[in-house]
Amino acid sequence: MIKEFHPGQRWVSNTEAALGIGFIEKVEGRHLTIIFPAVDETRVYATDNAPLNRVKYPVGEVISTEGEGSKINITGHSEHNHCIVYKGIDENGEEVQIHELELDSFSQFSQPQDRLFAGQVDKTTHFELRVATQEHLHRQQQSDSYGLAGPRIQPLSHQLYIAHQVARRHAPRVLLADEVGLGKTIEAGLILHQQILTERVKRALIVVPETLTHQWLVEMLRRFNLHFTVLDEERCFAIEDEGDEETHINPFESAQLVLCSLSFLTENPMRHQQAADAGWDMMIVDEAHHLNWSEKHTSNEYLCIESLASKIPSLLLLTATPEQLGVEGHFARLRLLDPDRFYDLHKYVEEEKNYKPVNDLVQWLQDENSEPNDTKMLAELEKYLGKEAVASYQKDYETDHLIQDLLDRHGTGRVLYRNTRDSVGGFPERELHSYVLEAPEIYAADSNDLEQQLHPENGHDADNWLAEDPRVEWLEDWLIENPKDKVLLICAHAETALALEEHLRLRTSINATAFHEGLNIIERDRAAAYFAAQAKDGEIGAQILLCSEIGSEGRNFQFAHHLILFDLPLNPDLLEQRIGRLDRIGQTSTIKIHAPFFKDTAQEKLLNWYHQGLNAFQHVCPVGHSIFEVFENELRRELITTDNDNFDDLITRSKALADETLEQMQQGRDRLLELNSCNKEHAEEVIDELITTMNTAELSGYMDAVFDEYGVDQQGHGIDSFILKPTDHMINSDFPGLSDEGLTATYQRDLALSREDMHFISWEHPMVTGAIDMILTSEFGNATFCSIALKKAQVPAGTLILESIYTINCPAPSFLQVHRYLPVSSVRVAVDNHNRDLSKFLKHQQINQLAERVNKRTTQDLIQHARPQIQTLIDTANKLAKPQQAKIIEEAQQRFAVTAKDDLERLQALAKVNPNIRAEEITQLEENQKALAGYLANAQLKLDAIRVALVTE
Ligand SMILES: Nc1ncnc2c1ncn2[C@@H]1O[C@H](COP(=O)(O)OP(=O)(O)OP(=O)(O)O)[C@@H](O)[C@H]1O
Repeated sequence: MIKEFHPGQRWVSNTEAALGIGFIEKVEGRHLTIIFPAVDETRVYATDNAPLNRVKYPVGEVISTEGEGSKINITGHSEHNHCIVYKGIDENGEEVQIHELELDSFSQFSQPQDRLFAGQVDKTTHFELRVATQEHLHRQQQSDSYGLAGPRIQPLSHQLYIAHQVARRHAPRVLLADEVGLGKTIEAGLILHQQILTERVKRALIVVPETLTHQWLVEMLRRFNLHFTVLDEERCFAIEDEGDEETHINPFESAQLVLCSLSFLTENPMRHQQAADAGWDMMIVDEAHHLNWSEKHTSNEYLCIESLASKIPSLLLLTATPEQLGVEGHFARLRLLDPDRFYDLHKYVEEEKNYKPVNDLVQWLQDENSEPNDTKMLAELEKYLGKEAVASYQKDYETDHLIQDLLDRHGTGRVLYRNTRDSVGGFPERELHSYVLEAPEIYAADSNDLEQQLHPENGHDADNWLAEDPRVEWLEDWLIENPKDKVLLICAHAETALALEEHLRLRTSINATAFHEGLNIIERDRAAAYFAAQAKDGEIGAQILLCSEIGSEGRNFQFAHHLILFDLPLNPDLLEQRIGRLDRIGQTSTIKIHAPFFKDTAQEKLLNWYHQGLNAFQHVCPVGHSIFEVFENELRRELITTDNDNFDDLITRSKALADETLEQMQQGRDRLLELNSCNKEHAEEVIDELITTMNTAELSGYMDAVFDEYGVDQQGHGIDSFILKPTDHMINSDFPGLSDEGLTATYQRDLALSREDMHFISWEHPMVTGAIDMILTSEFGNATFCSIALKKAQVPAGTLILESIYTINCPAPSFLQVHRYLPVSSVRVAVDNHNRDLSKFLKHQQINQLAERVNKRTTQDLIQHARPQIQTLIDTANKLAKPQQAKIIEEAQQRFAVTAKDDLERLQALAKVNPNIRAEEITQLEENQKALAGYLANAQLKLDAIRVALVTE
């Protein structure tokens, strides 16, 4: 039937019930604009396929009007300019007429009984599947780990703990600063995935160094089933070309999930503006140490991200080396995340000095054997959190929230998370193999230039240095002696990597490939794949990958166990970044670090400084950067002087300071970070919960039923895997996530981790969520009829029983995120026509077991005949359900009250110390909270499905 749309008419979305009831604002050509006042959203649809159903309440229905919300019992309809005018009786018993525009936008269009009375009766197995779907969805959404169980990853506690902590927040803004290779990408992916599944994030932008775009694209798809669109200039042009001249298409609005490089935004002001205009719920920025900031100079990269960050509610910054460019940059990035908390650099620096006393206080609070009346500690508590905190402590000795407040307001904040290799444990060893070589004559002239000594080949003709530099011969020998070992070589400059690669390719039979910032994305991935080939496919591939410094940042090469440092970077963080290419999750062997160097040059001294001063080769040195900052000038001088007297002393002093700083950090910042980053006990609970909610047996049983009912063909494949194919007899022409070719899948995580060609089907897989969505947003199984034989004594034959299922619906603007407090829940009521409430006596499963099919013709006759009785049953059920609605709302309000109080108190506490928090911010928060409380109070139970059963002998 062709739908006719006219301004003023009320329509409801048949895919998004939560939008409430909309009205047509205008119809222009082949498009219509509809406004949903309940959620303050406007949608534009093509008139020929708008997913809308006309709202027309039948006579006898009680409807509410907008505003004062008076109730009108409908007695008749008339039409005016294609719109409905309802006639009815109001609460005072007076006759009234209302235009449909006056209808309450929060009301629901009740469909199941309309279908039943119209003779559209579903199979009872469809009804059962619908109810089962609701129960599963409810259970999943209630689980704390919903959104974390579906990704194709090993459940590692240090990652899941962070993801679990962060993902529970509304619009989280955090710095994920795990040491190199511990899985920040995975943590960010988990958080994003969870936020998308819980519908807190719809649009996300990921900004990464250009070299990492493809890796992110693949990781998001392969591990998280998230399809990102990569935008670069070429793609933007293509998208713009698709539009006509008048419509200005913003390419950033062409997809919900967009990935682009930072340089693409910094180098193109127009693209940056378009990104800013597009509107996002979350932004992720990888390798965030590139966002340089100091009091004197703000980099373009920082400015670019800052302007986006101020508009986007949720922000994840990722860096393994948060303090790489000093405390100023670190502070500035924290400020991007939480300007209320980090507002003054100097205060922040002062605060860092107080981490030790804050940690002492935390230890005292944590220790069960602490003396509760320790006056010194109580004074400290008052100093940091005020008198109320002391009173609260003395009342019940409950310390969890005090510790959280201390960490948040005086510790590393709730924005910074950092796991270290030491805290995670289980990483392989690292070994240093150094090789002393004689510096060749051609480099002799450069002895006073430090840069030149560290990268002596710079500026020399490639043919010359390749022939003279003994590192080249050493490299060839090493490769020939170790033909079976894959090795990653890193050097400072792309030119060096390229020259070496060409040399090996032309002069030897060694398979080599280069990887640097000058290659485009495809070339780079081809090089990485060629290097990985043996590990993945049983092919030989390249033995050596020669990388420049920037080219290799963030890449995963843990399948190799050997790293050659062709030169050394003058920065401990860069050294760690290099080693981190191999020293990452998934590395199975001891990592052998090979460092050739020239005798009696800066190279030798630098190697010794790193090794003896910082122990930076064999172990991560978390204080490397701060020690480097202290000694940098002296080190630079010492590296190029020929005299060694002071150098040994410099190493001794560096080592002493490193040990001391490490000790301090362990007692101060690190302890605080550890408390924030991984509570092992809690992390295990998260994993246990995750395994319980996965419940693969239940999932496979449920999906078997779905495949059966929808006509999807399922065949066993190997142990634990199966093949799915579409068939000609499917209910719908499409099944979510199933293409014409079909797919191979497994419910087993371990198998999915080793077999990337298989889909990992979990409760969170798009096929499952798509199926759940398809069932619950359609009419599938929402009205059915059956007969049941119950023992006479209990319910006599001829009795009509109604089983009705309600879901809670609470239309509200999406930014308020009401669903945080009001997860989907359903209410079941069973009544009979003797006015008895059978909800407890007659369980859903019982009816399932007893239900008998009644043929279609008889069903329709019986329904027509019993229509008044069925209507009365529905009215009775609605009345019985009402108190449950009040209970659900009350529980939601209680849940809301707790977080609302915490959020407000935190902002008020921060406002006392931070002059940048304006009174309006607090007022805004209060107003939002008030609005949210109002929407919650308006939540309504909506009749979702009904089953009428006729009792037989
Ligand atoms: N839970 C996991 N299951 C399977 N593989 C994982 C998991 N966590 C991390 N990995 C793998 O370990 C490697 C390192 O992870 P990732 O790239 O997320 O680390 P990172 O901390 O972002 O590294 P970098 O500091 O270099 O940017 C990747 O190959 C990733 O796929």
